[in-house]
Amino acid sequence: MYLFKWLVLDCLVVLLVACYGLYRWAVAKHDHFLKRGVDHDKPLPFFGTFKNLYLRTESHFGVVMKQYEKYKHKSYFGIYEHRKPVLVVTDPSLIRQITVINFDHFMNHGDIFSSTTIMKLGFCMPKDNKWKNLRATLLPCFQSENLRFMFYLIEECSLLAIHNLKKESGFSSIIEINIFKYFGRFFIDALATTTFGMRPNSVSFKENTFFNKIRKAIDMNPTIYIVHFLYGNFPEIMKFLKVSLLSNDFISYFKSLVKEIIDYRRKNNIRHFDIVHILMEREDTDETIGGEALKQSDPLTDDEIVVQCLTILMDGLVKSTYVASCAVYEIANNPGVQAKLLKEIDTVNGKVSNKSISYDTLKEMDYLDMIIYETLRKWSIEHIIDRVCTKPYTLYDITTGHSVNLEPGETICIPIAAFHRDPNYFPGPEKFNPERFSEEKRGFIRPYTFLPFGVGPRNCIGSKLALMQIKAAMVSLFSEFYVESLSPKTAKLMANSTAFFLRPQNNPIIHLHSRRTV
Ligand code: HEM
Repeated sequence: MYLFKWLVLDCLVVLLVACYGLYRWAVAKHDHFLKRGVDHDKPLPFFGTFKNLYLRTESHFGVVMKQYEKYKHKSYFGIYEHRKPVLVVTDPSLIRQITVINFDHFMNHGDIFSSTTIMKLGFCMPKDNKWKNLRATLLPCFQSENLRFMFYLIEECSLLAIHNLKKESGFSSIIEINIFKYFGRFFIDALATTTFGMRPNSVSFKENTFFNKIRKAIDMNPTIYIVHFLYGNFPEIMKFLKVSLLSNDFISYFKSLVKEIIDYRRKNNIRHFDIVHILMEREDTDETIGGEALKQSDPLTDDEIVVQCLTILMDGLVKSTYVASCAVYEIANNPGVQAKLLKEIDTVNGKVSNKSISYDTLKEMDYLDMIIYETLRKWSIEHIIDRVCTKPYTLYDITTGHSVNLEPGETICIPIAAFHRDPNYFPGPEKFNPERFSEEKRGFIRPYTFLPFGVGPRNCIGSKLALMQIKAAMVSLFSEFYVESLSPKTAKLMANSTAFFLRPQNNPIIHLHSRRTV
């Protein structure tokens, strides 16, 4: 009995020491900003600045936005992602220094979970020269000339989507749709066909394995909070355990699908113009980074091609669906905007005999561009971007004379959605006002405050493809229908305070009215 008591006591002591050790480890870097005289809120062990995210009372965007509001009068401030200090830069001129002028000091992104996009599997993570070479290999996929060649694939998807929508509703003059679901199906088809030549026909609303697998893979469920928390605190263990938000089942399904396509093309000498084709053939690019010509990496292995396809599909799908859906929802709630858009579409369509959209007619739609830019401003799906310091650097706050030394490995965050909603840069930020991006007014937007696709040599490589697909999807929809919000109750598209990313609070249901009956 005596021995047992000592054993219990020993275990208790060991447990206490272990807990204390874990606590010391969790807060070891929490004096980082205190030592450097950088403003910040006191972090909590394990949670850093993001307690409310895990209590699910605030989104990731909400937490960053609140911090930004508190400290935006400074050029930079500190937050803690769990244990890790992250310097948030709020002065646009410093952003230019970091992302453009001194890009060679900040070439890399952080690890997968330091940024909020979960899909950055293939391309965003490589560092230094590996990233440069890969970017050189991928760039031709997104050059205007190649996008023009691919356009017919998007056009076919758009026509099919509208046809199926009408058929599904029994050719009714009013159709009720959940706009996120509609565009989700459209972009799965558009991206699958432009990336690896597959036509899953998700827009037919019929069940298909590809659509179901993708939908399941991107379904955000509460596990994202657990995985994010564990990654934030124990990144090495999570990497060692190869924990991913995409299931192994999905990854092996996708891998065998794309590999089959590659093998079939090789065996039968098939040339189908899409991104897989460009990656298999590889061309040279004229692009440079910091004046240095880009060199392509050795030929991509089939596995690497699969990973790039997966990144393009997932990244493009989530973001393009979100942007197109928010745009339609805003249009439904702003009749003046809708009237101008319909007029523009009719004028441009009127110029072509067969009224079909083309790469060139899309370019003429300036007002549609303004609508999409305003949507990207108000509903920035990527609400922060990051850069990791690779060479020692000193950042000066010219307003206070304060400076901070950055060491290799330290992370910088640029709060793009907070800029987009800052009334100093965009007056009346809650108002959906495409005129901000008119030819006369866009010159007044302060440089480096509108960054929906990021900035500098590491900006979004898929922006042209995304804009082309979103525009094509919207023109085909608005050529046939005008839209209306279902009820005033759902009319206000509010930011969801408990979702992980910046998301609307409600699931927008839209009425489509056939324009042929008016
Ligand atoms: C509306 C849709 C989209 C938005 C708002 C968007 C936004 C962004 C942003 C903000 C970044 C970070 C840039 C930076 O750090 O400076 C990024 C990077 C990236 N995006 Fe997009 N994106 C979109 C669509 C796409 C599409 C369709 C693709 C694929 C074809 C894509 C592929 C990528 C890749 C590969 C990167 C990493 C680039 C690099 O590290 O060099 N994105 N995107």
